[in-house]
Amino acid sequence: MKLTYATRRSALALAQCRAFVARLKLAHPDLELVEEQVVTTGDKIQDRPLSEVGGKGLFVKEIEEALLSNRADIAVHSIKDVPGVLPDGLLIACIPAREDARDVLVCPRFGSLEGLPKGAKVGTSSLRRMVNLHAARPDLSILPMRGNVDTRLRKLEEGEFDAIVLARAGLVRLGLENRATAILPPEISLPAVGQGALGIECRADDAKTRALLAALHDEPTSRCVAAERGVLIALEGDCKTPIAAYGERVVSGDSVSLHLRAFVSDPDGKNVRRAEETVPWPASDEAAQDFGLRIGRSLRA
Ligand SMILES: NCc1[nH]cc(CCC(=O)O)c1CC(=O)O
Repeated sequence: MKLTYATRRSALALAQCRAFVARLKLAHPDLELVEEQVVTTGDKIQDRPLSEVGGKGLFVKEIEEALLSNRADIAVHSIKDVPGVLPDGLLIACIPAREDARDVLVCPRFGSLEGLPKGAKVGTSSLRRMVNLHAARPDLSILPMRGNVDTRLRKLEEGEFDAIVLARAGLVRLGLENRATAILPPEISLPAVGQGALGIECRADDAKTRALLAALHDEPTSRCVAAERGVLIALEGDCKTPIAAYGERVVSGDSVSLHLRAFVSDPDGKNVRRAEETVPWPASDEAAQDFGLRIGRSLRA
């Protein structure tokens, strides 16, 4: 059987989709895998913060069009880039085991957040990261910075910034995790919905492909991400709303539970509302999403 996978052309997109399809090939050695590269709106607009461009799913729209028109059969996304509600006819059929969900600081000169001098320039265009940084270090100067991971590392090296904040998962997948100089724990930088996890999207009516993908699905990751995406859906988040949500599986003795932390704030980063709750491990992704929806609604109220 032949399977075509759609991917963006950034170094991270290529690295993570090729690593995923290599695992898929190990699980199903007879599969013939074909790569279809797609340029998305998010890739084309590199000069403005996405929060200004507006709209949802700027890194996935053209890829979803390739799936719906049968030019591709699967898409490997960073699930953090995928809006809460998918187009009719598509679904996330597989969520593989999560990579590290945490943010990191890349700061060759000063190392850690505490080590940064007053007024140091930190580059990020993520509203969520701005809220996190501002809460921990209101004295820092946070400046917009866009571009792929490689572009951002280059801008840091060129001296425009003293530090940048990135997802550890992206660096790991690029083999660049040694660039991180400090890990920012969730207490300092609550991760984005789905950060560190992939989501493999396909046509809902493509039963063959769904069955192939099932081999690489990770239920614990899927439950946590479903809860986080519940928060996203309840808040109808677009790129203009700072939202964070992080679910974790917690085992204590015989009991397994899901611990969810989330925040939302106004677009300007003011009025941050936080929520945190632990429930018994949900029996299904739907139950996990309902939990996230409830937390999200409590934040909206
Ligand atoms: N915003 C772009 C993006 N989308 C996914 C990742 C990293 C990988 C992941 O979170 O799974 C990144 C880069 C970053 O935030 O540093």
